[in-house]
Amino acid sequence: MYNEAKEKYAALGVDTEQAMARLMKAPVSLHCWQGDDVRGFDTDPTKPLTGGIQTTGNYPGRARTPEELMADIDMVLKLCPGMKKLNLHANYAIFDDANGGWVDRDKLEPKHFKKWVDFCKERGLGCDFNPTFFSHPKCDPLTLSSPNEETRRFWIDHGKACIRISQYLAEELGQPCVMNIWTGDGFKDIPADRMGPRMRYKESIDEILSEPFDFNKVKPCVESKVFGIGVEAYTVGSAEFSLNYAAANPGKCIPLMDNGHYHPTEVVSDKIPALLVFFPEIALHITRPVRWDSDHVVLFDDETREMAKEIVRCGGLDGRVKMALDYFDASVNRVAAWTLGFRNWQKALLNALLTPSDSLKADQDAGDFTAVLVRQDELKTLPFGAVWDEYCRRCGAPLDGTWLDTVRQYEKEVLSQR
Ligand SMILES: C[C@H](O)[C@H](O)[C@@H](O)C(=O)CO
Ligand SMILES: [Mn+2]
Repeated sequence: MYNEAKEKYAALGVDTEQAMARLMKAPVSLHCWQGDDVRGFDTDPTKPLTGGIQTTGNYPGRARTPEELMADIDMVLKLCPGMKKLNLHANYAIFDDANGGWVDRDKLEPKHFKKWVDFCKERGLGCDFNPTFFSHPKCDPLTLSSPNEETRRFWIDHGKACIRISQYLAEELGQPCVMNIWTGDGFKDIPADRMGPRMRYKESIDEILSEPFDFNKVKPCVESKVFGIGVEAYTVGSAEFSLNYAAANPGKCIPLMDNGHYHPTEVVSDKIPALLVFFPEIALHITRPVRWDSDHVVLFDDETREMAKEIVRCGGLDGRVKMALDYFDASVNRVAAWTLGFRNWQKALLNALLTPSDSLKADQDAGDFTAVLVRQDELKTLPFGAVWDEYCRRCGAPLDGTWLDTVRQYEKEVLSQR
């Protein structure tokens, strides 16, 4: 079946071998927080998630310790083809007697992530990082934009600590570390002052980025958002704020777009090329919003495919677009959710690499919009599945229709015992 598919794609000028080889070298960051509903290990895990994000569902088997989370990540890595990085949040610091025990987020050090470094080294993974500006008593509820200087200082110090940790991760693992700044700072109702919090937010990020780091190793990002639960009326780090912050700080900061963070009629697929006109590098959080920023599991749906196509045809796979997953579903088996989303993003990228973009562009430039319409639509029924299966085989990953049984077995033996 693969050989037949290979010929069909070749007839369109697409080299399936090249597409698979290219995809195997494109890192995608796997978010650690799908495994435990974004709880982490540094505060009381029974406390609710705050900062405008929410997991829904109470499916059994959530990882409760670093060891459980690592075991679950290992299962996901085994079930997914392609090149992976790990994406950690600061609240996943690991404290033990050997490293001096618990410290608050403003005092975090590289040593609190040593076990994660060992984990990544053993598996040949790079690692991305995120300061955690939510689910903490020092959210008042604002963080970097707070008018309270003590609060703001605490969170700035947290951000600076995270820069140092990101540099450590990059140096230890020999791959750049994307460090994403996202806060849920905002207001439920119409604010009396919109600019003040944004001025403070800017000054706070300026201070965080004044911490010395090598931009070849650490890639600080600012992630924008339109609204969150409990902060419906106003978000400090809006799209305009974040884009302009990154634009005003070249060589220090890059913009991050999460495709759940826009009005439901906006699409990030269209924003990717717009940003790549101006920014040498951009970062993405790939998720699936259902009516709001619900962070449903990524599917192989139209917009996911379109985003992947824009990355590929704009040359984003060569490192210009940093790709990370960001969703968390607690209503189904978490390992299955993690795996399905990662595999679907791989599928979307492979589908994009199998698109005859050059000839489609030529049709568009020649004004032959009829050909663009017909040819793009007919691509949908090409034997993509046969190439996907071959890609999984070559990566040593299970084929569609087989991996869920492995997850069920793992659930029976491991997850259900928790
Ligand atoms: C856990 C992440 O930092 C979080 O999901 C953030 O990236 C976001 O998208 C919040 O809505
Ligand atoms: Mn995000």
